[in-house]
Amino acid sequence: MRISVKAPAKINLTLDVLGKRDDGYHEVEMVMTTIDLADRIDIYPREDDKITLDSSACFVPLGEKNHVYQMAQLIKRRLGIHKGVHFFIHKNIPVAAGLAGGSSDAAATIRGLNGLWDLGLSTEEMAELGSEIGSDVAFCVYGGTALAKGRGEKIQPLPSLPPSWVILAKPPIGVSTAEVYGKVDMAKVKEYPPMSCQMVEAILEHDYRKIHQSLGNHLETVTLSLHPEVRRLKEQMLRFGADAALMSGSGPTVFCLVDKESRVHRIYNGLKGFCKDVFAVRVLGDKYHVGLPKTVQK
Ligand SMILES: C[C@@](CO)(OP(=O)(O)O)[C@H](O)COP(=O)(O)OP(=O)(O)OC[C@H]1O[C@@H](n2ccc(N)nc2=O)[C@H](O)[C@@H]1O
Ligand SMILES: Nc1ncnc2c1ncn2[C@@H]1O[C@H](COP(=O)(O)OP(=O)(O)O)[C@@H](O)[C@H]1O
Repeated sequence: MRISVKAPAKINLTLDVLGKRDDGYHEVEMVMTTIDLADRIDIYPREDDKITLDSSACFVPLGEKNHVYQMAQLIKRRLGIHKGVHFFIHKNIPVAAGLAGGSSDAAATIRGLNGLWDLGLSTEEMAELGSEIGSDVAFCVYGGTALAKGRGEKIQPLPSLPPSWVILAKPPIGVSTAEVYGKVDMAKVKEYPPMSCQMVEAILEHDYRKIHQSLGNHLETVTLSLHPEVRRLKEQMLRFGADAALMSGSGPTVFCLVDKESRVHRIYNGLKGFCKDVFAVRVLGDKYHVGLPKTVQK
């Protein structure tokens, strides 16, 4: 038997850093949405009680450092499960890109094991357990569009965005989330307005123009100063016709939202001349408010 679970990437439509906390994390408000660029996790039961892992990508850790491994181990320990499992990660989401690839893989793991091992966990319970692996895992358990608060683990689902395309471009560098947060200057951040509240309004009003006007990311200036090529890519995106362009998460991926397919081709083709990793995908709708694996094959 094999269970296959889709693990979609996210983009940050907003990321407001509100302050530094005593536990070393930052208090944030973020509006995130899942997009149709996804890893696939195949899950196979094992005869023994081990956790093993393989991947189509050579640059993700295959042992205890992998978020999939960590998620499975946490479930086994916390719930006293003495069963084994093998994972194969089909990696499509660029790694260390600000797209939550590892977090989404962890979320897919808990959704998959919830089905395979008949754990009966609710979405809230999966999100709570997942957030012990990383701040973005709770959002990835819910999927769709949501406002995330706290260090990212408090999730309030929102309605879907108006149907639109997302064009993503990732320069050939990886970014450390911890390093970027570590370089945030709170005095400087206070000069930038928080955008999450306005973004929530724009989404509730289904106002595509206002969604564009509400895009914002407090981590962007940090990553842009560390990696000038991210700024250049953003400028290229605007030059090729994007209404607005923003970095996702801690970067380095930049994205734009596009509502007309004809413009998607122009921007995509233009960027392809500058950057190897360019993707044009759709924003996912409510169908990702799910707690179950996508397919079960015998
Ligand atoms: C920036 C964001 C935006 O969605 O995404 P990515 O760029 O990683 O995709 C997230 O806040 C990242 O979440 P995640 O990648 O799960 O980070 P974690 O593993 O929890 O934390 C990694 C490190 O980032 C810092 N960190 C993370 C979250 C937060 N609210 N404040 C922090 O200061 C901490 O130093 C922490 O040790
Ligand atoms: N399943 C996984 N997929 C991708 N990266 C993983 C995974 N498990 C652990 N990692 C590690 O997590 C770190 C962050 O990767 P990722 O989640 O892709 O980036 P981001 O947090 O920027 O969205 C990388 O250093 C990577 O080695």
